[in-house]
Amino acid sequence: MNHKLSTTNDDLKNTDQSTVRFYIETLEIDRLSALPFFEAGEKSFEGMRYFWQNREKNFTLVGLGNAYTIESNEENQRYTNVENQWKQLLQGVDYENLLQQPILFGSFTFDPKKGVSDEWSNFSHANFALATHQLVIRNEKAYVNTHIVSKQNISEEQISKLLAERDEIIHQAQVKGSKTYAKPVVNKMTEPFKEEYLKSISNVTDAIKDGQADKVVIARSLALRFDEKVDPTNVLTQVYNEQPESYLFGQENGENLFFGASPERLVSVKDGQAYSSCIAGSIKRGATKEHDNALGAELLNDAKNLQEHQYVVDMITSSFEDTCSSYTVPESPQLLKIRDIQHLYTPVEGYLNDGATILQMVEKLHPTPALGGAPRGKAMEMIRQYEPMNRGIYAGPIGWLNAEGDGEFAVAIRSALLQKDQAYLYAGGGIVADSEPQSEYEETLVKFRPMLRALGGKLNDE
Ligand SMILES: C=C(O[C@H]1C=CC=C(C(=O)O)[C@@H]1O)C(=O)O
Repeated sequence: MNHKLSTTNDDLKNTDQSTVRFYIETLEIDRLSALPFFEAGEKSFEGMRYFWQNREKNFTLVGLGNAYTIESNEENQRYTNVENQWKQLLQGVDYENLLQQPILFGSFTFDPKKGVSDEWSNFSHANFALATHQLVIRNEKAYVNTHIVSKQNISEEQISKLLAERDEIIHQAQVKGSKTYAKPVVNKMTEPFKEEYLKSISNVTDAIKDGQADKVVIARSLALRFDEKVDPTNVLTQVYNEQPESYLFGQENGENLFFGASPERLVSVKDGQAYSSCIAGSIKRGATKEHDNALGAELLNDAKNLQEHQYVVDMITSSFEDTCSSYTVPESPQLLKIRDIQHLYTPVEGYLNDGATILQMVEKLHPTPALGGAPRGKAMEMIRQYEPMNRGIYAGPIGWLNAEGDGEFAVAIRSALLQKDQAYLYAGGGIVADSEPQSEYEETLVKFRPMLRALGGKLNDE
């Protein structure tokens, strides 16, 4: 282990204009695994941890504790509020000389206009944190940043206490390593709004036939009960082992863990380049390679799915048109195959205009027609009217940004909310004029599978 850099800054102004102090120290370590680090933070930081891994598996993030939180419930200002507070916090901090920059991690709810229901009552419409201890694993190296943000002077004693805590957590993570966990035991699974869901599909297809919208994504939920409180590290370990080809994420908030394994990138920004993906249109995997290829070919030629997909491509392309000096979009979709499902997939990339930021891109892109519909405003109204649940963070943007403005957000689908001995799982699908309630219902079952498996649950056909 070797200590690299520490910096203290007394010139910061926070929102109420009082001076805040910002202390950062980065430690570079040769070997440190993410989930053992997450677990080692349980004693001091349970309820204030997060986990993130990108699809390519070359960037992993774990946060323990909240050195600084940024929340917003302002319907139309939440992205700018987060952006402004983050910039304000970093003003004057010489982060460029740090081996590892401070990172802000968090999520936005799907729709602040829907209101918050019981299961989501702990969450704001924007929930972000700079971790007290932030682990970044990239290029096969691990970095632990320790952050203190305080209105008072930061004492030497405070710093050494926190660094001792950091060293203890690292030690525990290294000596204990990755645990093997037994799957949680589900004792009850219910579908709270099955009839309402089926009815909503008929209502929405009628409204689409009536010309009120072109496409609307409708979701539903499953509820699970367990014999006992389920350990968040267990759940994240199951997802980590079972869903290697997806974005993996977990965000604690008090007694809640929102977690998932999403195939879908909303946007990533690196050195002024932006990358997004259009993912919409789905079919199951085949048991044999031949059957799987035949299903894939069917999807690539299916008019309904191609149409659902095209709404997403058109909308994401027009966002890139507005924010980029140049961009590329392939002419036709390809297949994205993940464990339980195959999707139509079109990657989009471009060079951002000067001054355009990742949170501006998130605001522009969310929700794409893969999660909302087309046209956006009308589809959102119909989701508010017909969908029999509150999505909370499901289908919202989740991810991170650093001090220089690079970052990445996934669309938080294939996700669930764990609350001690209960969990809620969410899945939806694109509805167009000729959608059938029963086949949409079956498609959502496939989309529940990743979370159900991680939580020890099963569908009837397994
Ligand atoms: C809404 C979900 O998936 C979206 C993303 C990919 C494919 C979709 C589809 O084919 O319907 C959905 O638009 C979900 O997984 O809950």
